[in-house]
Amino acid sequence: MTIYKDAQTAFMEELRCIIDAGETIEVRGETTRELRARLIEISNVRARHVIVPHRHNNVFASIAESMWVIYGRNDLDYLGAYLRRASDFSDDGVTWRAGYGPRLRDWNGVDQLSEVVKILRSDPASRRAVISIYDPDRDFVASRDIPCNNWLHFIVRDGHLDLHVAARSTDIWWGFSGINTFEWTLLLEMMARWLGHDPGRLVFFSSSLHLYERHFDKASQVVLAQPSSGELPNDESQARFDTDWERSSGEFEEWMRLEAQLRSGHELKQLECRLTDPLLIAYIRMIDVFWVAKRGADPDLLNQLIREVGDSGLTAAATEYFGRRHHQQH
Ligand SMILES: O=c1ccn([C@H]2C[C@H](O)[C@@H](COP(=O)(O)O)O2)c(=O)[nH]1
Repeated sequence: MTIYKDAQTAFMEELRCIIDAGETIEVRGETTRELRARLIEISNVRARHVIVPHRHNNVFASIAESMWVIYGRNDLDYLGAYLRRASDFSDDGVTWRAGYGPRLRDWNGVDQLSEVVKILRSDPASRRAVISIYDPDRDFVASRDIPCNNWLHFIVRDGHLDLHVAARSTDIWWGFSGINTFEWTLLLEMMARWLGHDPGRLVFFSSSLHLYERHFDKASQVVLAQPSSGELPNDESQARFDTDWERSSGEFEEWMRLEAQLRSGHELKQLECRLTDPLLIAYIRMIDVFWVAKRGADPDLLNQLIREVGDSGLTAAATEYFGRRHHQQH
């Protein structure tokens, strides 16, 4: 297993390994470089931002998709507004058939997050707090969307909650760095709060970790760019998730209500915001920034809204996103 302190270092170093040692494999006519059976630890799960030149990460899409998954949704009306490629992975143009949300929150009526909370509250040393995502009943089919992340295991050791994830297939460029490390570190931070433990480490197993040929040039630039992760925001200046399990569904519902309002043309300052969770407040402010920018705000207002998010990691990620767009336009 290779141990990394944060998601960004994991992305850059694994990318370097793929470029140096990946095997060339063709899948459905696309050339990839692949490493198999990769085991990756991210030690500080709050350091989930990937702010690397040439990667062009969209932090707004990472937030929107992670909240969508953890709340239990799979509709494209929402996701497609943040992720342009979302419809490419849909069979019906309406949902993601294999979206993780409903599988996590409503697997034939079972809320797997709730079950994990119950198991680890009653027996903190338990080895049984498992979540299944892959479903043999539904997934041996021809589809644009077969779940890539298949199994999650929460385990409490030394007062810390760890999350072990097993994935069959991971695109290091869009999947690993764009969403998978973000969503699972976020879920781990939330679950740790619900159980009253400190968040421990994310351990991510990928059976096939790969890079598509269309990303080869950009990937070579990324590994040469060498951003210092010492410049990443420190933990203390970042908003934390701080809501009990019992109150979380109400907070999530309020967040989803506000998101729908922002998507339909309102601005956050016009709305009554009943959120109390510091991290969810920071995230909804980011969604506000996204829509205000999309509708053509002046740069001073945008900078002010970005500062008001009040989280150094999010501010850095948003600033990089808009700075890069500015460079591209000029
Ligand atoms: O959460 C996800 C979902 C998809 N993928 C990538 C992995 C593959 O490159 C592609 C799916 O292709 P198949 O493995 O199903 O062929 O999407 C991820 O990395 N993470």
